[in-house]
Amino acid sequence: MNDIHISIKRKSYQDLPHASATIADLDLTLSAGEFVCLVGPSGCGKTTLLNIIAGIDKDYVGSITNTQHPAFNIGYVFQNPRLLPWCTVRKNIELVFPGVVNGQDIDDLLADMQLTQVQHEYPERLSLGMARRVAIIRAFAINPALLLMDEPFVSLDAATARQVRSLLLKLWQHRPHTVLLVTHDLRDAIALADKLIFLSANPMRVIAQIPVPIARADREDEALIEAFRQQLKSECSAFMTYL
Ligand SMILES: Nc1ncnc2c1ncn2[C@@H]1O[C@H](COP(=O)(O)OP(=O)(O)OP(=O)(O)O)[C@@H](O)[C@H]1O
Repeated sequence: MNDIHISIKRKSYQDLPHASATIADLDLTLSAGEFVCLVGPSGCGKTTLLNIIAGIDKDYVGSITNTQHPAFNIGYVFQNPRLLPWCTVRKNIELVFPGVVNGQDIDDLLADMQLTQVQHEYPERLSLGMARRVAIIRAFAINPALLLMDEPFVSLDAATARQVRSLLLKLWQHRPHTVLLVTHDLRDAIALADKLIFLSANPMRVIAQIPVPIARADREDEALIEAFRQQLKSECSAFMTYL
C-alpha cells in the first residue's frame, strides 16, 4: 500500500468561467492503512469529492495519484446499499469477488459482520442496517487500495448505527485498508478515525486535520469519545460552526 494524494484545484457543476466552485484548492494525503473521516456541513461537497476520487465524476481540475500504483482499485460504499435484488446476500458478495471465489473468505466476512444467518436471504428481507453491512462486506471483498464510504450510518437508529460502526471497526482491524469515510456525526468519526478532516463550504476546503488521540483499544468507550467531542467543540467551534 502507498500514500494517496488528492489535489482538487477546482470543481464546479457549471461550465461558466465565473460559476462558483463547489470545491477549490483542496489538498489531502491519505497515508497507507490510515482511517480518515471527513466531517463537513451538509451540502458542502463531500459526496462530490468521493465521486471524483472514485472516478465517477471526471469533470474537475486536479489529480488523484498513488505514485507506485497509478491504476489502484477503489471500493465504494454508497449511502444506498445498491444490492442486486434478485441475488441472495451471499451471491451479492460472490459476484464482486476478484478471481476464484474463496468460500472460506466469504464465510469469514459474513461472520465478522454477523450476517451468517441471513446469507441465503434476498435483499428485500434485510433491514437497512443489514443491507449496509452487506455493502461494507462487498467493498472489503475486492481488497481495495482505497475504501470510500459515504455516510454508512445515516438513517439508522442510534443502536443500529452503533452496532454497524462497531462491526465495521472490527472488520477493518482484521483487514486494514486505507479508508476515507464521510459522516456528519462527530461521535462516529472520533470512534473510527486515525485522523479527522474538517471541511468548509462554498467552496469546500480543508480547514483542519486533527489526529484522534484515543487508543484503538478504547474506541468503544462512549465517555472518552464524548469527552473528545466536547473538547473539539469548545476549541474549534469558532471556525467549524457546524460542530
Ligand atoms: N449533479 C449535480 N448538479 C448540480 N449540482 C450538484 C450536483 N450534485 C451536487 N450538486 C451540488 O453540489 C453541492 C455539493 O453536493 P454534495 O452532495 O457533494 O454535498 P454533501 O456534502 O455530500 O451533502 P450532504 O452532507 O447533504 O450529503 C450542493 O450544493 C449540491 O446541490
